[in-house]
Amino acid sequence: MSRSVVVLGSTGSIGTQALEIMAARPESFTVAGLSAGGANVDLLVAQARAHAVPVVAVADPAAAAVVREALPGTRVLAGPDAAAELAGSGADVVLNGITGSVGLLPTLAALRAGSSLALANKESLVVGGALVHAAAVRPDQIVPVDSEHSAIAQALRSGRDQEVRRLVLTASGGPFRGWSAAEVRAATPQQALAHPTWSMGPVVTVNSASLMNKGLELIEAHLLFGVPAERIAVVVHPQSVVHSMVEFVDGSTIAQASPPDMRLPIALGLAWPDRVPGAALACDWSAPTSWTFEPLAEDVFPAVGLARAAVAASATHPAVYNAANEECVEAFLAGRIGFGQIVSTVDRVLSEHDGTPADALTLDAVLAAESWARARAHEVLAGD
Ligand SMILES: NC(=O)C1=CN([C@@H]2O[C@H](COP(=O)(O)OP(=O)(O)OC[C@H]3O[C@@H](n4cnc5c(N)ncnc54)[C@H](OP(=O)(O)O)[C@@H]3O)[C@@H](O)[C@H]2O)C=CC1
Ligand SMILES: CC(=O)[C@@H](O)[C@H](O)COP(=O)(O)O
Ligand SMILES: [Mn+2]
Repeated sequence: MSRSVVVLGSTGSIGTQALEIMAARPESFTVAGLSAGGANVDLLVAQARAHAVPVVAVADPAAAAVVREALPGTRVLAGPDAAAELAGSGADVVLNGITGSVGLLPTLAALRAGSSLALANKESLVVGGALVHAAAVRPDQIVPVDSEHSAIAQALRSGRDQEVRRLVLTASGGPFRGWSAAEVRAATPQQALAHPTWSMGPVVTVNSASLMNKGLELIEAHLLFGVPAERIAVVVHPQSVVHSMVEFVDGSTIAQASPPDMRLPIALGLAWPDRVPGAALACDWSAPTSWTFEPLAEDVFPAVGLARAAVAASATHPAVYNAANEECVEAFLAGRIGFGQIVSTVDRVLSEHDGTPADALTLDAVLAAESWARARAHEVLAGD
């Protein structure tokens, strides 16, 4: 049976790979809509033409006008709410491949409309927390696309909830694995963008280098699978072949392994619970290979510890953790701050946040915490 799919963030790393998967399988998927920010108009127009897409949403109104002129027969939604409007249009599947917590409202809209949400945009879950679950209208509506969480979802198929002892998230360790704290503090954008195993968009790549990505993923795993943060471990696995593991109460550990290629979890996210034959290559056992595992150097990379503290502190601390980081990453990539200021600023902003308890969490409280964190991060970076 063919599924209609809306792709949010279609011009990005996740979005372009999703469209490749669907283009190769027209009998299984129809592209029902595309959304992007508007920084890559030519690509967006080419995608809409290639997939004969009826609706395109563009955040930047000026870019939307260009798309409208190029695609006279296509409905074009424009402005900051366009992605959420498209996400709520009732497609079978909404793939959220937007980067940043701007993906929150589209995530909520997709869930409320009853679509299956293939979730790459981890920030929306981290920031929205229980509000995202509350927006779901049926069980198992959120299908993780993030490689670690896809791995855990696959491993959990083989056990019952009460049998799980721990989740074990793997981390590549990023480009600065083995560096001293002083070396990491002085790292340049070029160095931070050189991920050792994955080719991804710039924000998630910098987050991998600072280990903020693993902190976000710890919160994401806690929220997706309902496992307390204390029972989620992080282990460094530089080859990125074991994508995460579930440890069961009898001492058994089930790991999901495949070469680092996002087409596997993206395809599984689109077709869940089915697998997509030929989505990616399997491990090659004919050549000698080794997988290694080592503890995370938490003294050099405190980001995961900060994520644990954020989960424990209040329902809005995770939103602050993410929002302060987003501001710092933008400033770092623009050359305005040093790499070492990213995590130290997140730490400082978190420590100053008056959190909202879980039973008082509202969308307004989340959005207020986010905008406070963004403003406070700028003040801290400016020397206040
Ligand atoms: N890339 C990967 O392999 C992985 C990514 N993820 C997660 O997936 C998400 C996407 O990452 P990635 O693909 O690397 O990011 P990219 O930077 O490559 O792409 C981001 C996409 O979001 C779009 N976008 C930006 N702002 C808006 C907006 N306001 N409304 C609609 N679309 C917008 C961009 O459009 P444009 O630039 O054209 O304006 C672009 O299409 C992130 O949350 C990331 O953490 C998770 C695991 C792996
Ligand atoms: C591919 C993917 O899921 C990324 O989020 C990945 O996790 C980045 O790698 P590290 O954060 O482990 O370096
Ligand atoms: Mn990941």
